[in-house]
Amino acid sequence: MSRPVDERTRQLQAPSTALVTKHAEDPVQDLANERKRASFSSQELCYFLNGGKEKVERRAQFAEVLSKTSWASKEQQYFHTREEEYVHNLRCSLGIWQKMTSEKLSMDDGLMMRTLADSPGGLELHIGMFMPTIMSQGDAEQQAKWIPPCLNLQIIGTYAQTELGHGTFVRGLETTATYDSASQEFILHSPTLTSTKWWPGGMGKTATHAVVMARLILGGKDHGPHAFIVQLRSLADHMPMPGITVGDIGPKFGFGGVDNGFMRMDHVRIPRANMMSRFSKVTPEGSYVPPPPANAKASYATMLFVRADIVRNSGGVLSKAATIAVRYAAVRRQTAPGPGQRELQVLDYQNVANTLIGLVGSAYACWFMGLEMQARYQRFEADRDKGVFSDLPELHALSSGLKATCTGTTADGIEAARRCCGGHGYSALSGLPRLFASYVQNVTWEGDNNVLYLQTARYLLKALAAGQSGKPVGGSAAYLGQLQQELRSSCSARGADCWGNPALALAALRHRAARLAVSGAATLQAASSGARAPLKFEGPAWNSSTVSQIAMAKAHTEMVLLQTFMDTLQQARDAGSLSPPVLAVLGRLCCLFGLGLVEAGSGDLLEARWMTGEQAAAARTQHRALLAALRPEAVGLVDAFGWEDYALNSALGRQDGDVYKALLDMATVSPLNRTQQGPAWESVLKPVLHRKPLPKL
Ligand SMILES: CCCCCCCCCCCCCCCCCCCCCC(=O)SCCNC(=O)CCNC(=O)[C@H](O)C(C)(C)COP(=O)(O)OP(=O)(O)OC[C@H]1O[C@@H](n2cnc3c(N)ncnc32)[C@H](O)[C@@H]1OP(=O)(O)O
Ligand SMILES: Cc1cc2nc3c(=O)[nH]c(=O)nc-3n(C[C@H](O)[C@H](O)[C@H](O)COP(=O)(O)OP(=O)(O)OC[C@H]3O[C@@H](n4cnc5c(N)ncnc54)[C@H](O)[C@@H]3O)c2cc1C
Repeated sequence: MSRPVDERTRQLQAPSTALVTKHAEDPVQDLANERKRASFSSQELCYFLNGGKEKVERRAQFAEVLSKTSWASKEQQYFHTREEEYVHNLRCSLGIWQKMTSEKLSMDDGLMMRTLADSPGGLELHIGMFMPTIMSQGDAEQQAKWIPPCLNLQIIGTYAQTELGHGTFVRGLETTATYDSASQEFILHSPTLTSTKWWPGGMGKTATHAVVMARLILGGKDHGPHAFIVQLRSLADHMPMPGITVGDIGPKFGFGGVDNGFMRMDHVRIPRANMMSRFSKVTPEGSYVPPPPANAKASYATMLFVRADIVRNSGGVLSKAATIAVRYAAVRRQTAPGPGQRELQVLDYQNVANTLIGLVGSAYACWFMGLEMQARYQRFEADRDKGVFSDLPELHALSSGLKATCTGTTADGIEAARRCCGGHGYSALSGLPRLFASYVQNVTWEGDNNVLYLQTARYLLKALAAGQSGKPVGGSAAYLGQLQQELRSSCSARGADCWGNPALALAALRHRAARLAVSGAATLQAASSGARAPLKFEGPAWNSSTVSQIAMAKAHTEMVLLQTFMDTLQQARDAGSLSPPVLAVLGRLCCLFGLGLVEAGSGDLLEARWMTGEQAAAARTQHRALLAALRPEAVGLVDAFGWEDYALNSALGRQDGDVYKALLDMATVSPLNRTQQGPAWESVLKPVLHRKPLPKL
């Protein structure tokens, strides 16, 4: 969809290209030099991170093909209007889908192409929530009926849970599904303004169907929210079905390619078979068959799946931001240290290195956490299919808290990376503003981060109470089952070198998490007028202790992140799947990541007297030493993520470092540059400038 550039503009571009070539030699050379400085093979690490050589090569092939395919082109990505972005991204998702079907490609391939094209559109919720809900909450018959047309794109679905009045508080949803036993139908209705469905992705203009979360009403009795499939639009002409009012909710902070929508229903009738019936059912006569107690929260399973996926995705997104900013900081030169000397690469300033190499560490931590979270979710699915739900509470607590920590880290990290790129980071052509705007909603959707931390806190407080009453505590909260031992522990560091072992940072984070759990419980108890039990997770006492509860949950998840980073390296060491140089550099990065968390949480550790001021200072000394040791590895570490230029679409993050030429080249396709005079000349500028006779200048 590239726009024509007028002839004058084309001519003017030619000499500028020649100019750029002269100045571009330095950045290109700088990046090449940086690659030589790394002590390890970034290719070996790339294969490890991305599931092997074959997958990396396959992804590169897809990137090559997509970059040359019109529906996946990114040439205009930063210049689209909202309407163009919507159409382009939808075309792109459909293109990927059709390519998958016609070439019989796997879902893994589809996921790869979706990640590379990075053009979220009207199909996101169809793939991400509509089909998963049918798969996890529909019975065998419902799956057989709905999944084939979904896969053939004969219907396109979305997930309609949130309403104008309620997103967080699912139990407060107002939409009703009242059963009419005479016709064996449910009557779906939006009884109030605030019951209007609001936000579902793809609902605005794309979806034909939706999974609608509505209160099940049987014989006047309210059984709370359940999932129903409702047809929104005619399959013949895409017009709204009778009783349905539907549309786009308007412009957002970013994510313009997705048509988030609103929808109201006026007594819309659907067959009984459209209620998702794997766990709870309604008989033809209108009796309710509840889910077995073990699966009481089964209807929340889709949220679990998506939260696990959000954790997986966070490392990928943060690694993109880190790649762009590290490569740019390695070629950007600013301020000569002395007369006649070359200006320094900005990555050589400790403050820049601290931010960026810190982000690289966080990106690796989130990446490894994402792989582990996916594996855990898959184990849960296998158990669930056998009727085993014992891991659900731990998985819910972990996926909630980690969704919050990983998305918070990633959203803040993209902005920190952008700031490290100075003025050019503010240009859309850097890729960072769009990355931020289309990512930051992850801290809100699929459960606001604070609300999700409170779910983790609830689990931890229950684990603490269980441990205190002598019951066994397993899983990630096992340390709360040995509370006294944990509270008696103290820092063993004798100098900065001791902090070079990440096990010490892990001990610090575990102690901090335990202390914060105790203080969270004490705050709640104090607010409950000293009553210890039963624990109540709503009401005034709970509400006046949520700052402590959130701090506790965040500390727990930070400990889990470091533990997972360390476990991943240990497993690779045991399996011999990484060479010593790669293990050495990742070991230092892991330690740096842990020490960054210790430094950020040092107030809690000093307050708890777990460590002394001298030990805290020694941790800082070790952190700065690691920063200096990792500085030459920075470009190698981001290269290892394996992002192709097509995936990044960034003038600053290019693999060859030719950033200034790229900025100029990309700017020339701006629609404002289509003519020399610009779009305002005739109608706006000329009348003003020509009001009086032309001045003699
Ligand atoms: C292109 C081609 C491609 C090719 C192919 C490529 C293939 C690609 C394939 C991959 C593509 C992927 C793409 C993804 C994109 C998706 C985008 C996402 C968009 C986001 C959408 C949304 O944004 S969609 C709405 C989400 N909206 C929420 O997220 C509401 C939050 N609000 C709550 O989530 C609850 O409302 C809240 C607060 C818990 C309280 O709920 P409540 O009051 O009922 O519950 P209580 O707090 O009372 O808790 C009572 C007991 O339930 C337990 N429990 C609670 N939740 C539980 C749960 N989930 N699981 C288990 N247990 C749970 C709890 O632990 C307690 O347990 P216990 O009693 O034992 O302690
Ligand atoms: C881009 C985008 C896409 C979305 N897509 C979909 C979709 O496809 N389908 C869908 O159904 N929904 C979708 N949503 C909705 C999303 O899931 C909700 O916005 C989200 O769950 C937060 O709920 P809320 O908006 O009601 O926030 P609120 O609950 O109103 O939150 C406001 C503030 O109150 C705080 N708060 C609220 N409750 C509590 C509590 N109990 N304890 C402590 N603090 C609390 C929160 O921390 C927050 O700071 C989407 C949202 C966005 C932004």
